[in-house]
Amino acid sequence: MSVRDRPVIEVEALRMQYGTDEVLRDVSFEVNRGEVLALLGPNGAGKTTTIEILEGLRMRSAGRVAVLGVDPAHADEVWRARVGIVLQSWRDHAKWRVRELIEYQGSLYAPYSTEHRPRPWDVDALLAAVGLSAHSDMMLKSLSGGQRRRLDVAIGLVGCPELVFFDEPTAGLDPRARRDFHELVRLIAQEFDTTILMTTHDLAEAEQLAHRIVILTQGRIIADGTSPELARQIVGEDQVSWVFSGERFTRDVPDATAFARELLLQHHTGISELEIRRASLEDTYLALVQAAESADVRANERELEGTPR
Ligand SMILES: Nc1ncnc2c1ncn2[C@@H]1O[C@H](COP(=O)(O)OP(=O)(O)OP(=O)(O)O)[C@@H](O)[C@H]1O
Repeated sequence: MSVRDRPVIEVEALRMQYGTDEVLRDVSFEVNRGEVLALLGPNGAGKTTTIEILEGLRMRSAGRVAVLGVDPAHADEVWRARVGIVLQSWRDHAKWRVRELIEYQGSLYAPYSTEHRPRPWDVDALLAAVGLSAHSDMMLKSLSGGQRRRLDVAIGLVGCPELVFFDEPTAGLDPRARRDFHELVRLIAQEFDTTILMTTHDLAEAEQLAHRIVILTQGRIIADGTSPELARQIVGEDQVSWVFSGERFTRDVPDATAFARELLLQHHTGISELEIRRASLEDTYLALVQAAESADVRANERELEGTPR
């Protein structure tokens, strides 16, 4: 396999313990070049821990991890220049001005510029892309929470990274800023072939942006696939409704297209107001997480009763 074909992120049997608490158990997944992967899960599921291990900011307890072909625990500055990081919260000196800080951060990447990937990103273009052009001379201490978040995104991207980690990038952003961010993600994934691993609690955002979804609960992966693939794991979540002889009917069905076809074949002239509501990623997510949590509760009960699994 050539370097370009190799997955950008490879995680195999990853484990993490804080003291005696096991917060990641046997986590394995891959992310390919140019792919946008959303890592979803309830609070405390282990998403930030996973991302921080991949960023090289946290040591794992066990397992194999390769990011851009390198173990992040032993990566050097050339590797760091290829990776962009947007943490959940970040602080810089309050007296920096927006443009100054981006220029300074960008200058750190200049030695790693290549013909294929010139570094850093042009500051004016980047300010415009994150919607901070009008605030470029403001001191950090005067920025609102959402403006600070846009700056976090700019700092994560200023080195034109091949891989970006976004940890809840749109938390606190207004709807317009959120939409701008979505456009930016599409731009860097499509135009620059950037690989993106993001966490979010906004399931509509994940559905719109991510090529693939990984769901983590209590440190375990319970689902990995595209949004429609995950939806197919939930039986009976599509909803079909129609009016027949003046009366409205509604059914939950596994395959709405097949059901609607059959319905029209049988009563083609009598059917009106036919509507199909597909399971959203939110429906799928809630069903999968609930099923996994119920299975965990049952396993714990069996363990307490001392019965073998
Ligand atoms: N430094 C630490 N020491 C001990 N336990 C920790 C530490 N950091 C995280 N944890 C625990 O590890 C588990 C996973 O936390 P993590 O922050 O990775 O979750 P998350 O999925 O990112 O949650 P959220 O959606 O709330 O950001 C939680 O139970 C948390 O309490």
